[in-house]
Amino acid sequence: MTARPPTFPASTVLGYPRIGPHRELKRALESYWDGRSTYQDLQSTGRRLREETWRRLDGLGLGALPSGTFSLYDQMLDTAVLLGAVPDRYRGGTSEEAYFAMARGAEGVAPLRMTKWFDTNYHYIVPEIGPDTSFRLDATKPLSEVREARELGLETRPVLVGPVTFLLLSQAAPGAPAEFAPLDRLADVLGVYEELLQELAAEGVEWVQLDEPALVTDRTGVQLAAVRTTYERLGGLADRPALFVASYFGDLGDALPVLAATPVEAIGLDLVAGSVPGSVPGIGAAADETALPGKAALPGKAALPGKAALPGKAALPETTARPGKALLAGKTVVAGVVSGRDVWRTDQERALATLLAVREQAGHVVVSTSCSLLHVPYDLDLEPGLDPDVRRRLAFADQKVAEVVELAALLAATPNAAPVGGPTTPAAGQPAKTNAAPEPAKEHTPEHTPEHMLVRSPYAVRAAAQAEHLRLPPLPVTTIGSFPQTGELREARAALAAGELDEAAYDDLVRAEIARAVALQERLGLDVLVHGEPERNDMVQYFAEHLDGFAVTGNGWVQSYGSRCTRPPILYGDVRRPEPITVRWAHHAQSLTDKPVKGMLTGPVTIVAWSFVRDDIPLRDVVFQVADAIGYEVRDLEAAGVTVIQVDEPALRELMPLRREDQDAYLEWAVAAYRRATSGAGDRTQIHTHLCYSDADQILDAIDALDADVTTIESARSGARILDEEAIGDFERGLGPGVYDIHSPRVPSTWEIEVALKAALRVLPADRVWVNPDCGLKTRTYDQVEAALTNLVSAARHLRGDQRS
Ligand SMILES: Nc1nc2c(c(=O)[nH]1)N[C@@H](CNc1ccc(C(=O)N[C@@H](CCC(=O)N[C@@H](CCC(=O)N[C@@H](CCC(=O)O)C(=O)O)C(=O)O)C(=O)O)cc1)CN2
Ligand code: MET
Ligand SMILES: [Zn+2]
Repeated sequence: MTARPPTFPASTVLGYPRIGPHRELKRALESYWDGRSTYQDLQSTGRRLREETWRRLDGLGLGALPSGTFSLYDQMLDTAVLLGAVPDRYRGGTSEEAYFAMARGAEGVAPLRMTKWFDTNYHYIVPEIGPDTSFRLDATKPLSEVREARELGLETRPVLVGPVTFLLLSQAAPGAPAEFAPLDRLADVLGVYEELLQELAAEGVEWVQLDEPALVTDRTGVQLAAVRTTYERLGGLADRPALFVASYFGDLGDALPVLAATPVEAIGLDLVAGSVPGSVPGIGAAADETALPGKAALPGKAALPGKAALPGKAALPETTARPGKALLAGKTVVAGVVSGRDVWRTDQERALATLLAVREQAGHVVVSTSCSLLHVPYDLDLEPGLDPDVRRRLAFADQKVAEVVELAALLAATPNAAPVGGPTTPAAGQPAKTNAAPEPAKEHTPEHTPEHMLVRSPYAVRAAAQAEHLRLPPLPVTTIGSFPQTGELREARAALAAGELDEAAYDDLVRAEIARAVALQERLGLDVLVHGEPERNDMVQYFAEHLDGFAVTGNGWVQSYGSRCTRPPILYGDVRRPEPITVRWAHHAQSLTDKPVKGMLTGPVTIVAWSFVRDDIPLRDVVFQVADAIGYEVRDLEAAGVTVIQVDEPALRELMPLRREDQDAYLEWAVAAYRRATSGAGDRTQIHTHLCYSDADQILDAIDALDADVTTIESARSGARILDEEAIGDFERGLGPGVYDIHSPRVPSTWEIEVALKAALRVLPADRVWVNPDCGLKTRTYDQVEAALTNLVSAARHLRGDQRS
């Protein structure tokens, strides 16, 4: 760094959505993958989306524009490519072939693992780093984006995944010695980052953003030392841009003093999920007994004294570093006061007070979002259909950018040491911006749980009753719920919404699709069937559309992985189930076959985790309200003669607080919510649950505590780790380790399915092992599904023969 760092403009955002306001990138990707268009077409869509983004941000008055937040698939994958960390088995073709082979697999080669990005519903590709990985800079992407923006007359700040987060989130390459960790390669990786920073400096780039969200989770002394090494080394470089290290999704904790002691010029703090360093949470903000907006919505932050069972967050834990004022004195603090994780408008007064508290400590304050806006939809103006009372409380990405810009102006206009809330508070006189729900929840509070919803008979009793009743073979074969969502179904749903198709015609189509799925499963010989979920646009949105207290959007798409998106519902009020939701479809499916058909529900934690949630009451209370609604559905399904009911909880792990100290309390109420939803079922009713992307090995006790009779789980793409665990031997109930990865178009061979099943049979008795894919089949085609399920059934039949002999 040369003498004085350039001044950081007054406002910025850490990142912005990239799928396109109308999912242009999704369509371009899928068209390219299907061979309907070329890579050049895909690139030109990308270029157009980047241009629109920069022009939009600039037009909204944002001070500093990010670049590099665009990706054709994922930013961790981009970083692996940037560093040249492409495993040999993906090389050989063009660079784009290698890129998409890592993301999606290719002929004869499985994709890299994919997993959750912290506690979000975004999924990243897990890079593989081994002792022999050779790193080599490929700066094409960051450099070309800086140049592209320049052609539009705009300067940008390249955004990169930081070296520590990159290595901590990577996995050891297959064959690496057991004691090897990707972080062992830090020195080599830093060499590449140094080279990159020098190239960017030569290009005239003033600031670079290095994202280090991994620093908000618990870090060991060795890892903190890696942080120090990294930023002393990069900071000590002679010719480099100014360095902005961004943290998000929580407090930096012990990493803050370490980072602050390095020469980096700017530090980004998430002041929505975290708090102003050295202050009690909510300093300058309302430190009162009501939930703190923006805080309660995040896992583990919902706790309020005496309300939710989450201790330790209402007061700053003793162990958290409380840096003295001097710590940030020479630094620019990029203050994330506008949430990038929710869709609520920012309480301007409170945000300004937080900014003033930061300004007391920092050399210079920049107003920003708490994290990238990747996790929220583009623009509220694309939702004309929203109820005006709900809409008033909302801000999507573009509205949040405007809030950042406005706050920066207010901050500039507010003199130092202004009394908070006093006459100089510019918001005075304006209506208070609040996202508080119109009225607090009264009825569906935890105290009102009907007794019968809490306890079931012991597993052994239930297992005997179910065995008697269901009469299933050993190694029963089933699927996770969804069958392919055909274009015809999607078009019909769009036509129904547009009023071009009547409900009766739509229902006929759904019934026909159910019949098709049931007939296929019967023909292939599955043991426990599903109806295929053709009536659902999404496993969460569908329930939200049938429950009170939720609003849904028409176009509020948020990227989940690659080209796949969801429209997270907006949970704004008390949740109630006005009438049965799934019973008629389940009933119809069961009427078509003598085999049991699973009733299929989404669990309370997952419905909440994949929605934007009101933050005026504790998260736990919201989840319990949803649990009660699902509980009524369980009992109605049972009353309608459904004997196997699956309640999915794929987001159980995702909603878990990032810090260890908060996790047990969360798991306790999350499990309680699940049991509240399912424990109304009688002994003969077999309750299944399903989890995916869960790092299930880390939460086995909680999964056990769900007390489901059968748990189907993702294990194919995470290397069957769960079966390596000795702990699984203590798992008492039925388990279906997913034997193949449904996210890849690849059809698994009978042989590889048998290998996976044999691994399960080494640790579990045959009467408790289920045979199933690792997740729902909705993203696949019928051809792929038929081929895969045929092999699944042959593998099970073959092993059943083995078992008997
Ligand atoms: N909420 C949620 N989170 C999740 C999962 C999940 O299933 N749901 N699964 C895990 C992995 N994540 C996933 C996320 C999305 C999808 C997915 O398939 N999404 C679909 C959209 C699903 C949907 O909402 N479909 C709607 C709208 C479909 C559509 O595109 N309609 C067209 C019009 C119809 C046409 O001509 O095709 C349009 O709007 O333009 C429907 O079926 O009704 C997609 O991106 O393609 C899969 C997995 C973890 N997180
Ligand atoms: C992301 S978990 C998916 C579970 C759901 N029942 C399905 O099969 O699609
Ligand atoms: Zn799943």
